[in-house]
Amino acid sequence: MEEKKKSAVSWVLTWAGQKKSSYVWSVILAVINVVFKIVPYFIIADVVRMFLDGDKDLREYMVKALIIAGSFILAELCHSVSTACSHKATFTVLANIRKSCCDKLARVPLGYVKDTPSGSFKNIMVERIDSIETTLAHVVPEFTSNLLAPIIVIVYFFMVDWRLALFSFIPIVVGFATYMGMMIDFQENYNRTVEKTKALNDAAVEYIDGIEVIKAFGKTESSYAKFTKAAKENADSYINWMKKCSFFQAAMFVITPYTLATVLPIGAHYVSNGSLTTADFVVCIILSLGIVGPLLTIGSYTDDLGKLSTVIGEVTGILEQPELVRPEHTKAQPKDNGIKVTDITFGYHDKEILHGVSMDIKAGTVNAIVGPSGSGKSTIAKLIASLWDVNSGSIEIGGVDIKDIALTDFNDRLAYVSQDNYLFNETVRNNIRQGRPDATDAEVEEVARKSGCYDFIMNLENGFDTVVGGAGGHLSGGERQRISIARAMLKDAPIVILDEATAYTDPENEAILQSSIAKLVAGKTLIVIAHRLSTIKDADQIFVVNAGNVEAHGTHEELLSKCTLYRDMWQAHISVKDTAGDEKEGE
Ligand SMILES: Nc1ncnc2c1ncn2[C@@H]1O[C@H](COP(=O)(O)OP(=O)(O)OP(=O)(O)O)[C@@H](O)[C@H]1O
Repeated sequence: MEEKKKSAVSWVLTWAGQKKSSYVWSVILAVINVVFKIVPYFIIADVVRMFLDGDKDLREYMVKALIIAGSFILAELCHSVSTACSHKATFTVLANIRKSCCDKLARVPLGYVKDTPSGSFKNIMVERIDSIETTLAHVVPEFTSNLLAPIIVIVYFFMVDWRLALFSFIPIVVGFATYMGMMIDFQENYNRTVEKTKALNDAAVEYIDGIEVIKAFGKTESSYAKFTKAAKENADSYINWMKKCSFFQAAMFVITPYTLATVLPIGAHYVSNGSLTTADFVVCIILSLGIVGPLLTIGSYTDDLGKLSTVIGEVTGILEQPELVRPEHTKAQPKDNGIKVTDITFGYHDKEILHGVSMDIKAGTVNAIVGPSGSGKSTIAKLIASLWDVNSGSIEIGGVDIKDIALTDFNDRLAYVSQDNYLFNETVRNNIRQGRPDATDAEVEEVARKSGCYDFIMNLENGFDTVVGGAGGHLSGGERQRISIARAMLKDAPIVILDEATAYTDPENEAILQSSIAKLVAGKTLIVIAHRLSTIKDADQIFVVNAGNVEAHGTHEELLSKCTLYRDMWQAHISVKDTAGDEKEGE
């Protein structure tokens, strides 16, 4: 909560971690660089005075020229090392920002991640974070030197002739005031371009993700109309902004450097009325030219700093998302692996989906959740799996509220196979091994055998070393499903939730898969969500969910006699099976 008040600078320093000292060195070297940059101005002022005083000692001029050259070399050396230090710290900052975002996404409720287009996360975590690299790496050394150098020159300018120093400010102030015209709606314009870029990313990701559907429906131009529109709007947002900025920018770059517009005529007037020596006049001309360059560089950083704060705002927008409320350490150890769901209500957004669901699941039993499509079966499973938090009511494991169990302990206790069966674009072996990262190859192969996927894996091009493609795209739905079951089984957690785990399986393989699952989960607390009632009719307890409520529970026989909905579902299931059987026979 405290983090909410953090400024952009303190966020950057937090992310810099151990490399904070590199930023400190970068500033120290930038200050030394300024000193070496300033030295030539003092020497040139001296040279002008010597020359006008008629000093003809060539050796002295040579020494001064060498000191100036040495100063330039040392200034450049300090600048290079300072920039290297800040780059070192900056790359640590970028890596830590990305790591914090990944950590955070694993701790927020699933809903936040699912409700945000994946293109937006990708955009923030890759491109947007990349876009601040130059600013972060250069702003520390260059802002320091470009701010400090003109300040010292200005102080010296005031010492030589304070009146001309003041007059030299007129073009600078007018130039920067013009520039501010561009900054008035900077944030608004910048935010618009950020939004349009995100929309473009989302449209691109959606187009790629949906390419199979697009091809299947023979859509061409109309399918990428959303992308084309997003691309056009993105381009327009930049072009319009640039149009608005160009006048102010040009005006600033014309007016600001023209300090001579005041220094030359007014200085000449002072020389003619005897209040300024010719030598000091020449020095003032040099100084007035010297202050402008660094100030213009600082000016060019103002919009970079605006962009930096927007990107940090986007990142902290992710980092400050409320997390699932879980303690760091489990408050009390569950006495067993029984699950008690008490009067839970839940809605993904405003609409309530579950309206007071209660379930009592004994440790080591097989339980099924059945019900019509959309009745809330998967939602109950996801709440038990702690992917979301309930709105009211409680879920306990072994007598301990899951909100009092640390996420790591909870994850050790429960394995969840969702309907999505997401596989990473890695080898089959590594996908299964995600269930238990320290599992040996032999253990991975053993669990694959037990979950009935060994044979098809061995038939793949490179067996267990076959890369499965993005989201497991090189495999069939059923193959993906069996690998995700093997992955969950390798975890060997005492509570297993299978959401439609056999949905893709054909009737012949279904029996094999069911018996492998039965062996693998023996003695564990099992919750199965199934549409095919024949697969769960032997369960110890079946919960019939209808429109967000548990309508009845009991064994298959009990439900057949007391629950009309279950009876109807069973009848429908049996008749479908019969029809399928008849059709098979008739073939
Ligand atoms: N991420 C989500 N955001 C908003 N609403 C959702 C989300 N997921 C599910 N719902 C809605 O919640 C309700 C219950 O969905 P749920 O997936 O739990 O049903 P189900 O019984 O498992 O359905 P099925 O058997 O078809 O898988 C549905 O009306 C669904 O549209």
